Amino acid sequence: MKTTELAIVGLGGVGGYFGFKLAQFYAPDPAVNITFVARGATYDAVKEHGLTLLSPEHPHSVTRPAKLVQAVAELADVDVVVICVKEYDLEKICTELKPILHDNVVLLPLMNGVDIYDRIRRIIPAASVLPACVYVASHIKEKGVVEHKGNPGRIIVGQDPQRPAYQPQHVVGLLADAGIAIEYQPDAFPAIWTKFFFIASFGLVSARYNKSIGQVEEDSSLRERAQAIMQEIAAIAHEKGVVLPADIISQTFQKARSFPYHTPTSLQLDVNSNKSDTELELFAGAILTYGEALHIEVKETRKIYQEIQESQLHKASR
Ligand SMILES: NC(=O)C1=CN([C@@H]2O[C@H](COP(=O)(O)OP(=O)(O)OC[C@H]3O[C@@H](n4cnc5c(N)ncnc54)[C@H](OP(=O)(O)O)[C@@H]3O)[C@@H](O)[C@H]2O)C=CC1
Ligand SMILES: CC(C)(CO)C(=O)C(=O)O
Repeated sequence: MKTTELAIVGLGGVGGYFGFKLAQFYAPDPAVNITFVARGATYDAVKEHGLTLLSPEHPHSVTRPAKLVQAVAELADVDVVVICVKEYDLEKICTELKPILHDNVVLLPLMNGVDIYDRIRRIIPAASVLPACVYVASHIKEKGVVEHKGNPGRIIVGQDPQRPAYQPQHVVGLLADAGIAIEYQPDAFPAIWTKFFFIASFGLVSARYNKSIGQVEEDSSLRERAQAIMQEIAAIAHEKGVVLPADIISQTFQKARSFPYHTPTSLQLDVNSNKSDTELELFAGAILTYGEALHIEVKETRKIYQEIQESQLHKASR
């Protein structure tokens, strides 16, 4: 039987957590080869020390993949590519991937955002692309070291709407066998929108005030801001024909309570560490774009977007 070549692109919070599990589980198995794609200081750290995952789930916290490369162009004969980069790196990765992919490759983006599938498809028309969403609270502690807290990570993955004949059971099985909680839903878009509902609202408020999910949830004025953003997303989803549960707002606050109190959002960490790139566009930018296209007023999102941009400019000018 041919060895399955599976690559993880990006060893940050998400890629470090899921990549660790895959590399550790498949290390002794000749049927599956795991390759990590990491760049710069992350590549150097993992090459020298292996990938470290600090998580209550893994007492043996260092692993090494079968292969470690510095660029997707170095991936030879890859069968499955798990894309774990921030949205601002997505187009570059897809452009680099395109020439090396064969038609039967499966791409699995583990990212936030409701337009990831379309953005990959715009660049890569062949291959199967599995729409997915991911829940995990894990972040880069230092290059090559990822820290995970709270509940085990969880993935919901669906069928490729453009290739319904391809059934992703093999890929789902590969991840599930490695102990990853992964659920297959033929149509993953409601789950992707449900995640967006949570992360866009809590992400924007947590980033604006540099408050954790628990702090946003317990403060009535911050809850109100999150709720106003949720109402705007609900109006957009409704107009787009995305069916969300009638009690999505209360479900979302309940979901927030399932995270440890001090869990930060990834947007909060990026905005407040003064990174030059953040996923502000993935969350607020997308809501503003949909609002404009669908003639839906998104006042609260616009306001918080401007506030975050102003505070970024203010910090940059100091
Ligand atoms: N962290 C979390 O808890 C969660 C995050 N998400 C979502 O998942 C996605 C990934 O987030 P997250 O893992 O936190 O992001 P991180 O910034 O932690 O990690 C992304 C990694 O991708 C690497 N990368 C980018 N471009 C390349 C490239 N060309 N070659 C090799 N490596 C590359 C970055 O390298 P470098 O370090 O050099 O920049 C970085 O290590 C985002 O959409 C996020 O919103 C979803 C759920 C939870
Ligand atoms: C809130 C969390 C950790 C949930 O998965 C997340 O998605 C993010 O911070 O981007």
